[in-house]
Amino acid sequence: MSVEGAALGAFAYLIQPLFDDLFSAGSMSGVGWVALAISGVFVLRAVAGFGQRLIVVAVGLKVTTGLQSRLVGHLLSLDLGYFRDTPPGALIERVRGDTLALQGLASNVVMSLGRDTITFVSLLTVMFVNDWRWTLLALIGLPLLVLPVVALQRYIRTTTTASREAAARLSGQLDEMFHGIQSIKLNRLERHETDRFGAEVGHFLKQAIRAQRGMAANPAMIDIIAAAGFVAVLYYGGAQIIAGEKTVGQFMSFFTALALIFDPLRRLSNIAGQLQAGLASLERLYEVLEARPTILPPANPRPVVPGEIRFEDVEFGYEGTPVLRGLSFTAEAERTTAIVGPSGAGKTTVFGLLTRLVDPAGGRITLAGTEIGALDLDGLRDAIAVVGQETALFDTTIAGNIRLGRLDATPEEVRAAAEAASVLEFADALPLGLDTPVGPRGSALSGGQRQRVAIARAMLKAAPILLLDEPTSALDARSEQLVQEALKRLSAGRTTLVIAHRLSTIRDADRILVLDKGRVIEQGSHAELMAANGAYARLEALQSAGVLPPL
Ligand SMILES: Nc1ncnc2c1ncn2[C@@H]1O[C@H](COP(=O)(O)OP(=O)(O)OP(=O)(O)O)[C@@H](O)[C@H]1O
Repeated sequence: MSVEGAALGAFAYLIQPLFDDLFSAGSMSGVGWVALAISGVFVLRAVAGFGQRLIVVAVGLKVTTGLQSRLVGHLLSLDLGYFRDTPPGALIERVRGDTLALQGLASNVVMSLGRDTITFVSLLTVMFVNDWRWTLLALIGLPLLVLPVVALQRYIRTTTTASREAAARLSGQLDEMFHGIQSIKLNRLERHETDRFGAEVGHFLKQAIRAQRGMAANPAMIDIIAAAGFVAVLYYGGAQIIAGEKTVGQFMSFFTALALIFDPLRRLSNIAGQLQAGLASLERLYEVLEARPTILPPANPRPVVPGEIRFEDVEFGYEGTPVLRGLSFTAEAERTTAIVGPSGAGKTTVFGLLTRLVDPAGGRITLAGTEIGALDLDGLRDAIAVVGQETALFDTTIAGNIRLGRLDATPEEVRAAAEAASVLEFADALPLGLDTPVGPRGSALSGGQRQRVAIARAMLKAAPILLLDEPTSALDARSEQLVQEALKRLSAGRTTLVIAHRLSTIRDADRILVLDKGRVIEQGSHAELMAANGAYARLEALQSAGVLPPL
């Protein structure tokens, strides 16, 4: 850094003997020596600059990628609610865009601060040694810049923050768009979405240009001061040369240093602006790092013992809208309890509470007599296997997706789970079998195939508690029958809660809970509920007659 910075000072310094001693004396060998010295200075500068850039960029990249990993680790520890409130695109922009902005800034500032300060000082020394009056005259305007530069900082901070927010909205829109590509195509919304994106890009562009305008104003002001300095020295120094008080070599050496000093000065004046821009990104990263999960393991966690699940007067709501209103029920250990009820009754919410993705606002949820909030959180989630309505598959192979149920499972265990969930039925017909990639979010599989992979994953997990949310809704009649049999085998000896819209799939359940508006309005076995001739019996009659679609 210092070599690179000092090189320009040495270069400017060598100009004077070149003009005054060598040119006037006509010494060609002397010129050759100075040329050699100048070449040496530049080669040294090139080597030092290359090494410095490499080191600074490598360190910057290391810090940024480390920060990205830390951010992701932290994000994954946050509550589900955080992800509901912050769109995925905005989070991606923070993990990628904001850290990269910070990296650019760090590299620029470190390079500029080191190299440009040394260049500035060495050139200033050459100028002072040459003529301190000329130096003062050339740089007298600089203090005038202090106030405008300070005023600019606020502007840069606000505009950069707005531009980073606009970038996050852009990423959010792209994420939604590519996720919803099928709906876009089927509803012929390509044009509409392109226009919507265009409007957002336009907004981003406006903000980004405003931010750049602030950043570009600093060097522009330096240029104006530079011009004034040049003119003043030209007049004052020119007169001295004409009067014979100064030599052309002194003037050329000074002028070279003066011409070279404004470049590092421009970059140094930019640092404050860049810092403001970086702080805007840093602020957004801190917002993420400062977010704390509210669903935490207890200080002295109790070990998880499988057993009966009880909900006692459980209250829960989203942003003030109640979903569960005093929900009470018991799911007996090693038995199957079915939950039925109209859409929005709060059935899936029961699973969220049981797995502690959300915590209740009131009441108690116990497992084998212990409140689940007092249990070891990892142990609780290990004890539960969930097959949800939407299957989250990752862009790996079928086997890789099944193995997510238990990462240390052997290939034989994975294959056995695949067989039990009727995955082999379709996987064996594929050239790569279980090693077939499933595509992004499992897009290369059908809905029913994805569901079977999810069931295989739950089978591999072999947890004592099983939560099934409409596990066979995407299956055709034949696969459904196969999977139902597999689920029956799986749920034997496990505490199972199953949500179903088609009452025909849960007739064998040990107990059926009928949920409505966040409360249990009826419960019993299929036979008992039919005999009671209440809400369940009415729905059963309508569904079996085909009058009513499944609940
Ligand atoms: N993230 C959320 N933010 C706000 N409200 C929510 C959220 N998730 C669910 N709800 C609301 O909570 C209520 C219960 O939802 P839940 O998913 O438990 O119903 P459900 O009985 O499982 O319905 P379905 O049978 O349609 O799956 C619904 O009215 C829904 O609008």
